[in-house]
Amino acid sequence: MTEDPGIQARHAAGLLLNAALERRNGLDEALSKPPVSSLEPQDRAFARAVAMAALRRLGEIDAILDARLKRSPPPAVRTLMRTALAQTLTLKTPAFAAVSSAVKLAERDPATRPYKALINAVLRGIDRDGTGPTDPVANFPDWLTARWRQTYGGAALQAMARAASLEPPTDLSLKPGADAEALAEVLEARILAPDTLRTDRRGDLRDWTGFEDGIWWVQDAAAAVPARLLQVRPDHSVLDLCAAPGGKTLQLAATGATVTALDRSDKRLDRLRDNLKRMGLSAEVIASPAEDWTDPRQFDRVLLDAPCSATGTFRRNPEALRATRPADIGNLADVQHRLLDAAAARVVPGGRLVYCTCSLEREEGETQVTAFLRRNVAFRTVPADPAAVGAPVEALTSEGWLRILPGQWADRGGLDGFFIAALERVD
Ligand SMILES: C[S@@+](CC[C@H](N)C(=O)[O-])C[C@H]1O[C@@H](n2cnc3c(N)ncnc32)[C@H](O)[C@@H]1O
Repeated sequence: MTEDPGIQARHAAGLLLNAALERRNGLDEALSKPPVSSLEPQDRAFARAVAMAALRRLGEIDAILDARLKRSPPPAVRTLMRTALAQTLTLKTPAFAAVSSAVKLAERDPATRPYKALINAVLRGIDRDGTGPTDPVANFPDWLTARWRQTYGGAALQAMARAASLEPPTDLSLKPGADAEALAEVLEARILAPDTLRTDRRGDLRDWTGFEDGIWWVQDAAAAVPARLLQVRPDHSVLDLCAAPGGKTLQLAATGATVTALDRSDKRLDRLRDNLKRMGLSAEVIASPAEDWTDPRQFDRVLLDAPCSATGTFRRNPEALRATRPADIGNLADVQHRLLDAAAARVVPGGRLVYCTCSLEREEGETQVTAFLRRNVAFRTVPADPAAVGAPVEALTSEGWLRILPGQWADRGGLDGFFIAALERVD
């Protein structure tokens, strides 16, 4: 069937949105399978942008729709309205184009055909009258809103919600020796830290200056902080215990230290190997669960960037919030507990361990490290200096750890949420 590519792309956007809402990694899986994978690259990119825009503002979009609907329509009808509103609210698609595409899509399917007039009336009504006031906090699932309000307070929650509704900039970590000022000019970027640039550019970054030459890699400004806290010197041996896809391994290898990068997923390590190659950096790469690795070596520096709920990455992965269930947090905390003990056993006396997660949940951060320090008396906290490691000053906790929230650095475009603690083995 030959069909307008714009219609196919919007249909794909609905598939992507629902895949993201149904299951963890659903969006990525749906992107790599037909019919989405068989779209032309620009249509696929548009479909993804629409799905991401809908995910970012789902609570607001549903509130706007519900204010005009007498009863909830079938899910397929809601999907068409959600993706149409995402286009007009965020992507600035003209309303006539978004509405007429939604109506055409409704016509294709016997399940949605009877609702064509409703879709048309609701969407045109919103275009005519405006959306009315909306609250970005509605974009968070209720159980996370309740948690975060209690943990961080109302003002921080609002700041996080504002950050969540915006498409984030792209941050680039620079290889040592790169000319930050010259690159910043070409890439229309600002210099956030001596080795981090931030740009609002969009599009395929493989075409950007410096990609092919291995001068930079993509890494959120917050994700670049843990490796800096390790304070690696060229004569150090360093173990990156959950390394793939390797953003932090690249930072560690770029110091000139001898780096071992381990991860349980060989498939994800392939991306790390590709990244090392592109950047012209080297590390020993090992595929193994950290707990089962029988190699007896200990290291001067150990990084544990543990698997986590990833709730702090909602700016880039809004689907992470939908896919996470309350029970996941306890299960992940058990894994982190085991990995922290495995990591501690790898640190030489006098050496340093940095533990981090891109989660906003205390169970995966503060509570984890408090319990670790209780059962590992040979370790103590090395208080962080946020300014020295490119973190917001307000991220510093009374214990000397960093709790980076996505609403911080709002004037600079925000950053991902992270918990980071530097620990030293004293004997
Ligand atoms: C947060 S990601 C790491 C991101 C990486 N440090 C970076 O900067 O690109 C967590 C990683 O832990 C790995 N992982 C999960 N359980 C593990 C285990 N028991 N042993 C080793 N790696 C594990 C996952 O495969 C995943 O790649």
